[in-house]
Amino acid sequence: MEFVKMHGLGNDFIVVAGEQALPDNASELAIELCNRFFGIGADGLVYILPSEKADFRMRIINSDGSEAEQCGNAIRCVSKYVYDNKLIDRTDITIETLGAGVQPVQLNVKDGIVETVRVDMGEPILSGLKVPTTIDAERVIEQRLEVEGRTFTFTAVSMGNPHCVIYVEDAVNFDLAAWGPKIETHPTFPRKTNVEFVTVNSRSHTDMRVWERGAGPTLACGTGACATAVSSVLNGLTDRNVTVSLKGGDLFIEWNEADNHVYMTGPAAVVFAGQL
Ligand SMILES: N[C@H](CCC[C@H](N)C(=O)O)C(=O)O
Repeated sequence: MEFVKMHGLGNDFIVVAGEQALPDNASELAIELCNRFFGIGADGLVYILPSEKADFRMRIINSDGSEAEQCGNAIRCVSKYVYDNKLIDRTDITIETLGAGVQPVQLNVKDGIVETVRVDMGEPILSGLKVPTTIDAERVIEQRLEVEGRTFTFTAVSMGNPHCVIYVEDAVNFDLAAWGPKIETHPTFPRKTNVEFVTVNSRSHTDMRVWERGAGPTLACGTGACATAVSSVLNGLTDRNVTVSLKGGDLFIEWNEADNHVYMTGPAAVVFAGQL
């Protein structure tokens, strides 16, 4: 199996192209290959597959073997991969995902090099039961969450995958390991959840640290940055163009008022290619 190791702001993936469908053992393969000691090491295993509705289809398996509906950093990696490997000769392409359907992607290329990728991440899903949470409400904003004696308040947003956004005093130094896994698996989230701890610095800038569903603490989360921006607008804390600073770097998010779509712009990089 040929693969390329890629990352989006340090959120890293093993990218496999050329398969016609997800292999039956994709979950076991992801657990084995994503292991940072006995395998290649990554946050996820990503397959680029044919699509009847878009230029390509992307499927992503977390390092714990669970399949995710969507992955912002991986879409940017996949888009760079297909352009660099001349699987497409255009800079405007479409990628189909489980959780957001057909997504338009714009590759920003300079002197033949993909500098950044702008992805239409679609419309945020805010209905409590659709995120999903157990809360039957049109929107879940600043909802109380009891977690082993500590009370958090959260805002729920789905970008095709579930996110629990929590505002804290100092996101950069927040104890992710202490609270991330407890919230990820909290019964309020029937399909578990990604957890974003956020500090708002201005109307156009937040710090965010993420505990990802099925992957734990990652250096960046594209859908999480989108959820952070949407939540911050809903809570009246930022405007609709927000720079989200993650441990691995910055993502630029726009929640467009006219079409209600969320646009994410950021880099993608190749680390090495290999063969198993
Ligand atoms: N762990 C996530 C999928 C990867 C999302 C993240 N890496 C991104 O860039 O959006 C989930 O199970 O929903």
